[in-house]
Amino acid sequence: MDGHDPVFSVRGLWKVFGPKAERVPADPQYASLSPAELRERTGCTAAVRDVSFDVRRGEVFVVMGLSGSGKSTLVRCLTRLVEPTSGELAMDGEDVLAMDRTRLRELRRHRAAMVFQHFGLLPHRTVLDNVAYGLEIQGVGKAERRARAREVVAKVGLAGLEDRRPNQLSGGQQQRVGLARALAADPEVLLFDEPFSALDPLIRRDIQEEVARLHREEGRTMVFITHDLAEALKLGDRIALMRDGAVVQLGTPEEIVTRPADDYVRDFVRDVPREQIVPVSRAMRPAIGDEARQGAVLAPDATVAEGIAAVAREGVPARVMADGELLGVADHALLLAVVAGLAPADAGADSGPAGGAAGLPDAAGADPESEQATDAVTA
Ligand SMILES: Nc1ncnc2c1ncn2[C@@H]1O[C@H](COP(=O)(O)OP(=O)(O)OP(=O)(O)O)[C@@H](O)[C@H]1O
Repeated sequence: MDGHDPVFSVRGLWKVFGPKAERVPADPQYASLSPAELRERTGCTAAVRDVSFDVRRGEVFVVMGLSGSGKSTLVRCLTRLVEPTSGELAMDGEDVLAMDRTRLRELRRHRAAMVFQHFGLLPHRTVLDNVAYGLEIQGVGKAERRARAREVVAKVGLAGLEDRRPNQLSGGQQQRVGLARALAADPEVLLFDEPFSALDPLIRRDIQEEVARLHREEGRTMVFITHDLAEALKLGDRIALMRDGAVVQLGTPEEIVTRPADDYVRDFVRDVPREQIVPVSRAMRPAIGDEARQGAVLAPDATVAEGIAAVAREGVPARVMADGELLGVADHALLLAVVAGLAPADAGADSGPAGGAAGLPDAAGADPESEQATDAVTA
């Protein structure tokens, strides 16, 4: 991932619906109004309000927020399925707002494919032909498109079902066909608009895992809309949390959960079990004496929940190791401090003679990534 070479770069983006929409971003008098006041004074809705962020190459970028917060409008603006009212928007450094129709069509077909909640499958076509359809409109020859379609159908776990029609598939399987169709074009970015919200919870978990696996295997950049916090935390490398058209916080799941930007975000994440989000590397201290030679071994990105299980099982602090090197140990006090929502430095005196977490990255950590992550916040 390279923060200096974003896939999408968005600056000061607005989408206003309503009469004479352009006047709203242009006039600070309107731009600063609350949604209700704006509607009353102008008849306009600012669905996206002065939003800036980068989508980094290879990341899963989640856009999260309650219904009506502007998620779909924002993501549709990225490929101009919705025309932005003002602002700047680039993909791979190219000005998207300056693209002509042909270039835009190419962008949508080849570079940024959308997976919709309603899969839009063609009912009279087989799974294979539905997947090949995107390639057909790209002008790919029949033999090649069927071969490629067969490959992606297998990739999303539908091998053997190539000849079925959509009405012979479950909702989850239909969603996989929609996913395969988007993948068949081998786009640089996949954009997902609440793709799983119509699925029942078990199928939903399956397909979430499928997407996570695909991402691990291919490293393709993904932008994912959801109103479901658990889904956002599970899939997102970074999450942009929207409210009333603005991004109120942009950060990693850990940052959003441990350092909410305001009371709104705090309220949103209040019930999230921190131990399942925070990595054990946030609950470490230097090893003392025998600790370097005993105890369970965990990777730095293991969760605090896994750390707790390891310490409970072994009865001694767990060792956090990467590439054979000991990074530190996690003891019960430091691990429980995460559960209790305390900074590691507050973890109490029984963390050993080294005085707890002295010298360790604290919960408000100085992670260089996180500095960048907050760059793009628009309040
Ligand atoms: N075509 C439109 N004309 C007028 N207002 C619109 C239009 N599309 C969206 N809006 C308004 O813009 C705001 C943001 O809508 P949007 O659909 O982007 O939100 P969302 O977060 O994706 O919601 P949901 O989760 O319900 O899909 C809402 O107030 C909505 O009513």
